[in-house]
Amino acid sequence: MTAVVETEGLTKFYGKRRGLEDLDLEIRPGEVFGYLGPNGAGKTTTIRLLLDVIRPTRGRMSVLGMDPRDPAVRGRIGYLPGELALEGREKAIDYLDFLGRARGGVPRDRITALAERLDADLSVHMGKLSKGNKQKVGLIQAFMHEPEFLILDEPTGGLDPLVQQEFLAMVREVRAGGRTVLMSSHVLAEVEHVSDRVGIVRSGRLVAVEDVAALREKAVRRVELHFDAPVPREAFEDLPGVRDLRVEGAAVRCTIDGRPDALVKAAARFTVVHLVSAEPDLEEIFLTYYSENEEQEGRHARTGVQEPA
Ligand SMILES: Nc1ncnc2c1ncn2[C@@H]1O[C@H](COP(=O)(O)OP(=O)(O)OP(=O)(O)O)[C@@H](O)[C@H]1O
Repeated sequence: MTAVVETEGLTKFYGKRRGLEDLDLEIRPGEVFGYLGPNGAGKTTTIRLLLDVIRPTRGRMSVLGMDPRDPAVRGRIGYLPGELALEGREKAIDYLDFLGRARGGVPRDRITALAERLDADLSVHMGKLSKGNKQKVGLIQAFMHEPEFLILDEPTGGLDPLVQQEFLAMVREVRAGGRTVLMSSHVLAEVEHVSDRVGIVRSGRLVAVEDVAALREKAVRRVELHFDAPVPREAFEDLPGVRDLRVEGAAVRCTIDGRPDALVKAAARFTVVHLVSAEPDLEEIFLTYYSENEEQEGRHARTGVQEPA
């Protein structure tokens, strides 16, 4: 199947300032791709390149199998910009109706259904929308024509937790329908529960692309087992993936690196009365990437070695 996004050596310099360098990225049909990075990392630059709002310094890319310069691509994409410029005296609903007509006709009840889900007030004049309502109007216009590919730049900013949950449900529905989503964020927690894969961009470079399920499987998690009677330490020693083992009377505490299968089978020989397993902390893993990178940069700075330009 053709990739929804494919870039090769995609690079953008703003004068001498690096916005993005040598991006090789593939986004597959039907996936939710989380694009993560701190402020100034290059997320918005990537998105603007894909939408042909800005042009690359070098490199190549295709979006939905087409050149982003082809005007036919734009209509197949839903886009939520990071900074929305919504102004004027028009009511939000009239603005959305207008956009809907421009996109070949979006039924009014689809707009109002989205507004209800997000608890958006569309009777307000555009210039008077609160930050949260502005974001909701932005989301409605991105979703309403049911595009094949949704590009959402920092979509959850300004939304309260309940609305965020509803938004995430909308993203899952898009995926269930076989459509594709690229969403950027500087917080992993915002995207990890909906993303199939995440890419981390830092200082204009893509430093990692990870499968979220695989990451979760690889992640270290703490486990605590309580039995109805004391258990022998030998029963839990040297099990694959079990580390930091502590056996204290009827309690076993350890960390699991990978699958918990061996531990579960060992425990099944006794009577388990209580089991606690903490959700793996993906943020921790990601912070490791960041800090490794920072260390490298620090080393470069100390030795005077520069990254290749
Ligand atoms: N129009 C521009 N002119 C000059 N430099 C720019 C311009 N737009 C972006 N940059 C620079 O390019 C780099 C990447 O910026 P970009 O906006 O893509 O980051 P980002 O990851 O989207 O961050 P944020 O979360 O703050 O939007 C930054 O160093 C930024 O200062």
